[in-house]
Amino acid sequence: MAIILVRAASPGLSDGAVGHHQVHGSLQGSSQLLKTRVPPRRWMLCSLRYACLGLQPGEEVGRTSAVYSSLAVNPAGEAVVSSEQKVYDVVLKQAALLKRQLRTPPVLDVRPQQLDMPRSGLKEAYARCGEICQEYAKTFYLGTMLMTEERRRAIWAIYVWCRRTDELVDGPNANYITPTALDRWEKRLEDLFAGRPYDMLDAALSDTISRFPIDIQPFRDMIEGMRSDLRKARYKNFDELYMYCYYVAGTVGLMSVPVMGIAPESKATTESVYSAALALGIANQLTNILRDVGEDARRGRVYLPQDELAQAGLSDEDIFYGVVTNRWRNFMKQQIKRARMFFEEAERGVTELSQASRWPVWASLLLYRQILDEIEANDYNNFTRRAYVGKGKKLLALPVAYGKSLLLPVSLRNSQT
Ligand SMILES: CC(C)=CCC/C(C)=C/CC/C(C)=C/CC/C(C)=C/[C@@H]1[C@@H](COP(=O)(O)OP(=O)(O)O)[C@]1(C)CC/C=C(\C)CC/C=C(\C)CCC=C(C)C
Ligand SMILES: [Mn+2]
Repeated sequence: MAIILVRAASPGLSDGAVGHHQVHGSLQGSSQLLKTRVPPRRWMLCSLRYACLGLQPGEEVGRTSAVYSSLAVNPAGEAVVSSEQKVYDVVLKQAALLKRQLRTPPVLDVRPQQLDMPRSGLKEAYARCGEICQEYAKTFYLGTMLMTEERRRAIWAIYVWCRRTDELVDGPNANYITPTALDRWEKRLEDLFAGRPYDMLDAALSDTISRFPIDIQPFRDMIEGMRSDLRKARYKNFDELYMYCYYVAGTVGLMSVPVMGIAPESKATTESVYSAALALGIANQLTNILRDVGEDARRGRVYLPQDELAQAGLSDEDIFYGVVTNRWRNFMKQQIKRARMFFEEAERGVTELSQASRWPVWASLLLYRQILDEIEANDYNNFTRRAYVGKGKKLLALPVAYGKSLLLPVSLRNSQT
C-alpha cells in the first residue's frame, strides 16, 4: 500500500500549514477529490502523529507504515479513507445535529411523562446509576459531584449504559457473549431511545435523552467497538487503534457534549468542541491501554500498534515476557507523548464548555492524565505494576481544575487580542 500524506487548511492553528493542500504520492492527479474530502482540522490530527516519530509534515513515510497516513491508496489505486477521516465525518454530523436541535424547539420522541415509570421510580433509577458510577469509577464520580444536579444524573445514566455495554465483553459472562447478543443489546438501545426502556437503568437513560439533544449514533458505535473486541485482539497500526479508541471511548465524548453544553459566549465552532471531546475520549483510552498492558496481555490482548512495536524492535513475546528494557522505555515514551498530545487537543475544548461543566471535565482530564505520569514514575513497568494516582494527588487536582474552569474560553481570548 502506498502512503500519501496530506496537508490541509487548519484555521486557528499556528503550524504554518494554513491554506495549503499538499499531496504526495500517486494520488497527485486526484488532489481535487482530496481537497473536498480532507476536513479542515486534518492537519492537526496528522501532526499529532508525525510529532511522535519526529517526521516532518508533508514528509513521505515508507510503503509499509500506514501509521502516519491520512489517506492511502490500495493496490487497485483507489483512495482509502483513514480512520480519522471516518471519525471526523461522525463529528461533523453530530455537530450539525446539535446545532439543528438547539435552533428548533424540541420535538422529542420521548417526554419524561411518557415513560412508563412514576417520577419516584425515575428518582430511584438515577440514584442507582449514581451508586454504580461511584462503585466502578471513583474518579468520574468525583467529577460528576461537581456538576449541576440534572447534568450529573444524565452523566450517571450514560456512564451506566457504557459500563454495562463494556461488561458484556469484559465482565464475568464475557465468554458467552456472541455478536447476536450485541445485536440484541443494540435493539434494546433503539427501544430505549424510542421511550421503551427494558429496566430501571435503561429508563434513566430514556429520560436523559428526552431532556438533552443526544443522538443514538455514538451509542451504536460503542456497541460496534465491543463487536471488534470479540473478533480482534491485535491492531496492525495506529489507524486501526484510533478507530477502536473512537468506538469505545471517543463516543463517550460525543455522548457527553449535549449534556455538558457549550458556553453561550464561546466563539468556537460546535465541530471544534466535539473534536476536543473526541480527543479526550481517545486520550483516556490510550492512557487506559498504556496502563493495562500487562493485564491485557494476560488476557491474550495487545492493543499497542504492531508496526510501531516492530519498528522499536519489540514483539508480542516481549510483552508476554514483561521485562522492562531500554527498548521498552523508549517505545513507551513515544506512546505517552502521543496520548499527551490528545489531552492537549482536548484542553482547547474544555474552556468552550458551559461554565458549570468545565470544572468536572478539567478534573477528570487532569486526573486521567496523571496516570501517564505514574507510568513514568514506575519506570515504565506497566507489566506488573498498575499506575495509580494517590488520594492526595487526586484531591490536589480539584482546586487546580477549579482555577482552570474560571479561565475565559480560548476562542474569546483569541478574539479579544
Ligand atoms: C470539550 C470536551 C473536552 C468535552 C468533554 C467531553 C467528555 C466528558 C468526555 C469524556 C471522555 C471519557 C470519560 C471517555 C471514557 C473513556 C474510557 C475510559 C473508556 C472505557 C472503555 C473500554 O476500556 P477498557 O475495557 O480497556 O477499560 P476497563 O478496564 O474496562 O475500564 C470504557 C470502559 C468504555 C465505557 C466508558 C465508561 C464506562 C466511562 C463513561 C464515562 C462517563 C459517561 C463520564 C464522563 C464524565 C466526566 C465528568 C468526564
Ligand atoms: Mn473494559
